[in-house]
Order: sequence, then structure tokens, then C-alpha cells
Amino acid sequence: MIVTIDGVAASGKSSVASGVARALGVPYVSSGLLYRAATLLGLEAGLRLENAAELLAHLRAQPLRLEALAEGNRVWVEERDLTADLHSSRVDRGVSVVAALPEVRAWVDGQLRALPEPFVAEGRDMGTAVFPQAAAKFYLTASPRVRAERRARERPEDVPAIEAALVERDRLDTVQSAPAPDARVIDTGNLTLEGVIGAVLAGLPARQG
Ligand SMILES: Nc1ncnc2c1ncn2[C@@H]1O[C@H](COP(=O)(O)OP(=O)(O)OP(=O)(O)O)[C@@H](O)[C@H]1O
Ligand SMILES: Nc1ccn([C@H]2C[C@H](O)[C@@H](COP(=O)(O)O)O2)c(=O)n1
Repeated sequence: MIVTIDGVAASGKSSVASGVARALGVPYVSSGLLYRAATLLGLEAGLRLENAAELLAHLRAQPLRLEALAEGNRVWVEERDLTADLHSSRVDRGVSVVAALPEVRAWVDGQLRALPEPFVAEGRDMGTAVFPQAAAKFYLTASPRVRAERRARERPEDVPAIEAALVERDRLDTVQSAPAPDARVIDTGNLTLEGVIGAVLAGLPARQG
């Protein structure tokens, strides 16, 4: 079984996916981390992020490995764990450029589709392009201000600056971020994290056996 959780930036996708995955006893899969890792490696190598051929050649020369666990996802290149460097403002600013490249999207999608079921997959297009056959689909939203206030608790930047960056990233990611027609849209603005996880669990189809 595949459950998809898509949504706008900082809407709680990874926290909710992790909670749902733990409740179900399955891994969760963060597609955004693969886009972030591709961006980080491109930046570190001094590549032009909009050049798909250069970037893909670089990614193929040092293959990324996504470690998908219910507690959290990690991305490795051989023995190096990239995870702690993937949520910097530098990566945030570059990642939408990388995510707009069809060749990179195909590379990420191939990695995701190779994963063994069951899992909870979170991102932007999990329920539309990557796993349209998913058993249940959810789409998380919240106002930019609410999302920025939540993010400000984890980063040393002020709320208006974070909010402006989130709005800009939403704009750049619009194309691949539409909810699936059969997704349940959850506005998380007035819900606790536990409340959102409970709403998703309550929306799952009854399990067989
Ligand atoms: N319903 C909620 N109530 C309060 N805080 C929440 C809620 N959902 C998520 N958060 C907090 O908001 C922050 C962003 O959540 P999270 O990182 O899961 O979002 P995301 O959609 O995966 O982000 P990104 O798009 O940047 O990868 C985290 O600090 C998380 O704990
Ligand atoms: N399925 C996905 C997942 C992510 N992206 C892009 C959009 C984001 O700006 C970036 C990082 O994702 P996040 O960590 O914020 O979920 O990657 C995408 O286009 N498709």
C-alpha cells in the first residue's frame, strides 16, 4: 500500500508523513530530500543548477542513497551523510531551479518507483505524477504566515523573511504542486501536528486481514 502526502512548502508534510508511517509501522519517503541533495551536490561542485546535463552527469558519478525510515529520512553519498546540510537557506534558494528540470524529475521518480511497498510518500507530485495508483492521497495547506511562524521556531531568521521565501518557493513550485483530484485537502492552520496525523489516519481505507 502507498499513501501520499503532498502539499505546499513547510505545510508539515515530513512531520505528518513520519507520524503516519510510525502509526502504520512502515517507512516514509521524502521526495524533497532527493531534490535538495541534488541541489547541494550541484552547488558544492560549482555547477550551473539550470544545466540538467551537467547536473545529472555529476549525480551519476556519485550516486545518492535515500535511507527511508519511519523516524526520519537520510541521504547518503557513499559514507557521507548529507542530511544535516539539506535544509539550509542556500539549498532552499536553489532547489526550485533543480526541481523544474524534467530530466532531474525523471531521475528522482525512477528512484522512488524502485522502492518496495508499503510506504508513505511525501512531496509535491506523489499523488499526481509519481504514484497515481496510491491507496489514499492527502494534500496539506496552511497560510504562509502560519507556516513561517512554525519554521521560525527551527531557524535563526525572522518570520517576515521566512514567509517571503516560502511564498516565492510556492510560486516557483506551482507547476508540480497541484493537489490530485482524489486527494483530501487538509488545512492544518488550526490543527496540532497530532491532530493532522489523526485526520490522515482516520481517512485511510480499512486495512485488509
Ligand atoms: N499542525 C502543526 N502544528 C504545529 N506545527 C507543525 C504542524 N505541522 C508541522 N509543524 C511544524 O512545522 C515545521 C515544518 O514542518 P515540516 O518540516 O514537516 O514541513 P514540510 O512540509 O515537510 O517542509 P518542507 O516543504 O520545507 O520540506 C516543523 O517545525 C513542524 O514541527
Ligand atoms: N515531489 C517533489 C518534492 C519536492 N519538490 C521540490 C519543491 C521544493 O521546493 C523542493 C524541496 O522540497 P521540500 O523539502 O520543501 O518538500 O523540492 C518537487 O518539486 N517535487
